Amino acid sequence: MSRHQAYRNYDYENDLDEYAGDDYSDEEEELSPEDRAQMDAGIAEIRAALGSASSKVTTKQIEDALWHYYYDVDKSIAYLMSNYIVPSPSSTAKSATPKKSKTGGTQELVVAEPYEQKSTQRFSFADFFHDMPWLDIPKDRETVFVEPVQPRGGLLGGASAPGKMSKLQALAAARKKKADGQKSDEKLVQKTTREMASLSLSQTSSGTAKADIKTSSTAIGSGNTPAPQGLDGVTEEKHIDINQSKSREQQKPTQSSDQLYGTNIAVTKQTVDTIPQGVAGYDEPATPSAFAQALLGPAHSSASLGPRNQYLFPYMSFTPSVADAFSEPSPDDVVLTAQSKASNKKLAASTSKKKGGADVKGDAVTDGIKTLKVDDTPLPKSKNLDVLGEFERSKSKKSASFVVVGHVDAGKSTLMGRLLLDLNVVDQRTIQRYRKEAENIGKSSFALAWVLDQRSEERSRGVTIDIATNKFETENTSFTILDAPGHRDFIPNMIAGASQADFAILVVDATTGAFEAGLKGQTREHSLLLRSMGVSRIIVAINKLDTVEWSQERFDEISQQVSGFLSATGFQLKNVSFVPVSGLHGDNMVKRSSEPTASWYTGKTLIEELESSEPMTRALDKPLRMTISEVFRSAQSPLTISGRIDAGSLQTGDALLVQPSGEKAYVKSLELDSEPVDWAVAGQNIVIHLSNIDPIHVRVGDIICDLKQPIGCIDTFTVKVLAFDILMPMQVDVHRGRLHAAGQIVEIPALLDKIKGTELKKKPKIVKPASVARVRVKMGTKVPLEAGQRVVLRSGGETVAAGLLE
Ligand SMILES: Nc1nc2c(ncn2[C@@H]2O[C@H](COP(=O)(O)OP(=O)(O)OP(=O)(O)O)[C@@H](O)[C@H]2O)c(=O)[nH]1
Repeated sequence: MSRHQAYRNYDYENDLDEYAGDDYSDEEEELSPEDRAQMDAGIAEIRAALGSASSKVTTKQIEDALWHYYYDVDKSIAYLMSNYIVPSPSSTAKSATPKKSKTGGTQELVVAEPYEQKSTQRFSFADFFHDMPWLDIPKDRETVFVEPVQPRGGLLGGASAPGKMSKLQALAAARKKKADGQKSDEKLVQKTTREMASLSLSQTSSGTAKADIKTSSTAIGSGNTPAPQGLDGVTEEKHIDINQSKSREQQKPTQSSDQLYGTNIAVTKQTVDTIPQGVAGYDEPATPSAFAQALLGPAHSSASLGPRNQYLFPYMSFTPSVADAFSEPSPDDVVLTAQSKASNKKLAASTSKKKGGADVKGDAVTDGIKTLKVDDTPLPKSKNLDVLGEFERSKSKKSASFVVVGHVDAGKSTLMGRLLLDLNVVDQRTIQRYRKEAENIGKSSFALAWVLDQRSEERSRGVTIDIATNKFETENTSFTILDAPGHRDFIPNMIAGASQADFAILVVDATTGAFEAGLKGQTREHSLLLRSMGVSRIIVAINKLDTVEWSQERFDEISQQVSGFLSATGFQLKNVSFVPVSGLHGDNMVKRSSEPTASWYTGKTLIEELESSEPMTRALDKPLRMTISEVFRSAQSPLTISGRIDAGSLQTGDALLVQPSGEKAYVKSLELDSEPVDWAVAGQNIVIHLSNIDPIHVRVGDIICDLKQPIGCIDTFTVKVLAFDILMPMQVDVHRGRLHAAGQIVEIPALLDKIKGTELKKKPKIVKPASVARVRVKMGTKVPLEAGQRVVLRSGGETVAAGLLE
């Protein structure tokens, strides 16, 4: 390591004492070859520079000077000159005069002598660095920043010409321009207006266009139009002016840089590639920055700073196909343009109102222009089908949806998994895979349930959380399974499932003790909810009979208790059937049980019970109503929804209303059972790809309805309820399908007779459980609700009542 390097790495914290105590001269050492070579070169250079005066200094003095000044030849010469060749009195004095330190504090003896001459003095760091300029930079070396003539345009402001302004820059500048109010721009507006009036339409467009532009200009000039609209007009007019190659000098009044910038924007929008040379503000491009030079090499030495010596960035030499990729407006631009069009439209409407018909013709024309700008996304085409006629003629299978309910762990998901396996909807290999994966987390018995429970949380916890939907077909019917969670925490999801169902499978666990626990738990609550939601047909699957050796006695006992309970809840027993099953092993599901101990049962299998359910009467000719179950993005549309059509029908191209947002949407296309279809009717679970609507207006739980006969949005309603718990004026959550909203029972107008529905008592203070009453509910927000819909009222996590809206 050279001694200079050693100084750089010098750890003076540790070594200062040692260093100060040493005699520096003793430290003289042999120069490294590197230092020696530098020293010799420096000596030769200094001698050459001093010429004849070099005889006045010894090689030793030159060496010392070079050594002291880190081989800085200039400094060394200056030192040698002032000390040995033409020593000034001051320099001589300086050698002995104490110099004030930079900090102005301690006085230190600083001598301008090479190191070895003061070797007997105490070492001083101030001495060592005394000739360093620190912040005392000479004036001639200070950097001077010069403001660029033009607003910066290129990379790091270093591009030599204004170049293309980015769209973002253009937008920002346009906004700034609008905000500045355009006080001094009036002259420009008036002048441009005059010029516009004299424009020949044949140069631009049709006669109508001429009239439009004039109207717009007049509005600006008269000052009746709000600033933003006026500004838009100015921008448009400038475009036209530029297109006609009018000199910008001609129309350039005294402009501030902002105004000039704003004008540039208009140019940039349409004529970025054809900025005329010599146009004011474009003919004095800056030289490339140091950074740009470092990056791209030195600029051409041409004296003229025309486009020739501007740097060509790599993208500038792209093939046209690549450049074309950016010729279209970006998605952001599309959104911004649409927003500005929308605001222009509103503005135009309000302006015409304010004018009170003073200039009706002008307004009509202005409105006409604005209307032309509105969203031009093509509307989906309708085939104008007679949907109900199509449905009658179609040989499509009847469709039915059923919800699977019951106490937690009764075996609902396993039962449905087995059904899908035995019907070959799911293959054996999938079940094997689930079995392995389930074994890995110690839940092997849940493998069949995993067919329905797809979420990782459901799988790890072994409970269903949300409604799982699945489909299967038999010879006559296309079924939709709605597997509901049994856990009490997820009752709202069970309500959502029940609201979409035509009938239900109630699963009860026959295991000793489990049935009894379930009857007190969700078996009871679910049955009540089913009835309240209008479900009248119920198949009771008495499950896990393998755990009680297929005891007929146990089956009969459970059947009896459940029958009594269901009939008390309001189900007609003719609509209730019982099937002894084992979901885990598949007994009496699709095939009859082969267990000898189960031979006593000769009734229908579960699938036979499902098939024999009566076709549901559908509200086909009613106005369209569909509760949205899912909202997602698909390959066909950024906004796709799914759900069951509760009433009415629809077809591709139909206009729909989304409530509560009140936004209109169009049916772009439809899918039924993953197949594209042209129409759909009540009772079908359909996927709708929507268009001409912003996805923010559509949420799960919203209602899609007929545009002409829409569902209203209300915040207060009267409902005839069956009380599950004590009711009084209280806070409640109102559930309707997937929708739930906070509300309050504000009044109880009457207690009603359970069977006849007649009034028993007016304005009771409370309603006891199992009583029927009319209650008035107020919600915090308006939701789409109408008479005939079923709602559930919950409070503190418990279902307290359910009933029908009056
Ligand atoms: N022995 C026996 N066990 C069964 C039968 N059916 C289901 N199980 C077991 O019961 C447990 C719960 O089954 P699931 O299908 O998850 O029950 P569930 O009703 O869907 O549960 P939740 O949806 O969370 O309420 C699992 O360990 C199943 O293997 C059956 O027929 N026999």
